[in-house]
Amino acid sequence: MPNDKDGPLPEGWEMRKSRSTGMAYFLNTYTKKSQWERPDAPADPGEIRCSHILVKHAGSRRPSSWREENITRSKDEALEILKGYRRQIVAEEATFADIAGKYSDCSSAKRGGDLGMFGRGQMQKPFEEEAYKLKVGQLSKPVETDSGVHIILRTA
Ligand SMILES: O=C(O)CN(Cc1ccccc1)C(=O)c1nc(-c2ccccc2)[nH]c1C(=O)O
Repeated sequence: MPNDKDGPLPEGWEMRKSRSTGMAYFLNTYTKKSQWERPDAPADPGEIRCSHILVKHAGSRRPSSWREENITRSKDEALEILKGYRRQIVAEEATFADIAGKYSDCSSAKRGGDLGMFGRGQMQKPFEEEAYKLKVGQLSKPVETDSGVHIILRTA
């Protein structure tokens, strides 16, 4: 987003007024560097943090998990189950972490689905693409990878 004069400043930047000239300048509160030009919005955040709920199915690369030794549900069934979880979370009938902790077929279930911080090139491509589209706090639509079907919550 080239110098969008009205758009929000990128994370960590503040607009200040020069005491001597009254002119606006921009301060990067992380690096403490200041500049006259409005900073461009970053094309892409470096690392992000997400939690996810994975529902595996018979076509998953490893159709087994801490919950179920031999997973035989179909992909369609897995999608329906996952959409049910998504509805419960959106309706605030349960928290993402509770559902993940009880039902996710990923080992991250033990951490409420938290995957920690990751950068591009670390996760399966469909997962990464969907995760990097999310704003912090946003919940993805169902995403299919070789591991199964997921919903992703971006947390940082
Ligand atoms: O795909 C496979 O051949 C086996 N995997 C990969 C895996 C297995 C254990 C730990 C992490 C990843 C999984 O099926 C898997 N993928 C994930 C996964 C996929 C996308 C994002 C985050 C985790 N979790 C699991 C898991 O069992 O716990």
